[in-house]
Amino acid sequence: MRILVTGVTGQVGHELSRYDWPEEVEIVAASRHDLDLADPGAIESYIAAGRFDAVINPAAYTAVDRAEADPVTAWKVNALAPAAMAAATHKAGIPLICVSTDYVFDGTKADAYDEEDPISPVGVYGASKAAGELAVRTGNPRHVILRTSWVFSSHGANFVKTMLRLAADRPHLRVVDDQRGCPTSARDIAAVLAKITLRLIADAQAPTGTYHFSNAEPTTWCGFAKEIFRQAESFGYRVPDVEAIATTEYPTPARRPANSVLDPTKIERDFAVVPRPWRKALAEVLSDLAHGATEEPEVTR
Ligand SMILES: NC(=O)C1=CN([C@@H]2O[C@H](COP(=O)(O)OP(=O)(O)OC[C@H]3O[C@@H](n4cnc5c(N)ncnc54)[C@H](OP(=O)(O)O)[C@@H]3O)[C@@H](O)[C@H]2O)C=CC1
Ligand SMILES: Cc1cn([C@H]2C[C@H](O)[C@@H](COP(=O)(O)OP(=O)(O)O[C@H]3O[C@@H](C)C(=O)[C@@H](O)[C@H]3O)O2)c(=O)[nH]c1=O
Repeated sequence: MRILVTGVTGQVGHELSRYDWPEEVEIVAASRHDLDLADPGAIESYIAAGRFDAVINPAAYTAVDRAEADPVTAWKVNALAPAAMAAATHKAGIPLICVSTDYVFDGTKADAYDEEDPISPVGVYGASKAAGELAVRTGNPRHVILRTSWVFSSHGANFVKTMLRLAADRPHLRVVDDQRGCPTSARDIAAVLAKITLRLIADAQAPTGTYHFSNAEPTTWCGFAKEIFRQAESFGYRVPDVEAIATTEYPTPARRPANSVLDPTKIERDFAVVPRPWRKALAEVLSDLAHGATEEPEVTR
């Protein structure tokens, strides 16, 4: 059984490439070098030639602020590439599993967002991901779009590593306390993607559509930062003061939603997935970082 995984140098792709797959699964881990998603024209022949049983696409243009100044590349990678993947996988008769984001919402809802809530992205990144979602939905009925949020891992770039890096030089950090969401471990996302993919391959009647998955227990970026340092102290990291500030005090090129908590009820019901609290997953990531367990993925060429 051959499964194509894109974005293998990223957080989720890396975890998928090192996931404990059943023996009969062969993961074809594609990097940018193998398949440049900014060139969507190359995708169809790559998938047609690959004789895959499924495609998992965690690759994306994820630089939220940079996307504001580079919307064309963001759009190619996040919208046109998934569109090409949807057409190619549909033609090949195989399922497509894509990863999307809480940033498709505008953040004005008071409660957690469910899959039926209307999307209304406030930045280029979110808009390009929303366009990718639509293309996947219309291009291949056998798809799952897994929306997740605030991803962290010992591998790659993320808020946990940014906080630890900044704290190495600064005794005082200022972090926004009026944007709510759920931090989510890339390893947990990979496990969910693997479960969904194997089910879709095995069962033509398996559920399809859009699903929300994040780790449990909403917080703010400031709450996340404080917990990172509370746990990191025992691993010998430098602990700064963390000051809670308003979004208006931390101007960024891209706006972010004030609330992007995702309701996981649907994935719990359809795929028997039970999200664990992000604090538990954070402890594993900090332990991996402290013990240098951040080996690079093997990339097939
Ligand atoms: N990070 C987060 O906080 C969140 C992410 N998501 C979504 O989850 C998914 C996984 O995110 P995450 O693992 O954090 O992403 P990362 O930013 O860690 O990794 C992105 C991956 O996409 C690859 N990529 C980017 N551009 C291209 C291209 N032109 N051709 C081929 N590959 C490309 C990168 O390759 P290279 O290393 O060569 O640049 C990298 O492997 C994405 O779909 C993202 O939108 C959803 C919510 C939160
Ligand atoms: C570094 C830093 C950030 N912030 C704020 C800025 C922003 O509002 C918030 C998060 O900052 P970041 O830029 O690290 O995170 P950001 O790039 O917005 O993270 C997003 O990435 C994309 C890919 C997603 O899909 C989202 O789910 C989300 O994880 O924290 C501070 O307040 N103080 C700081 O020192």
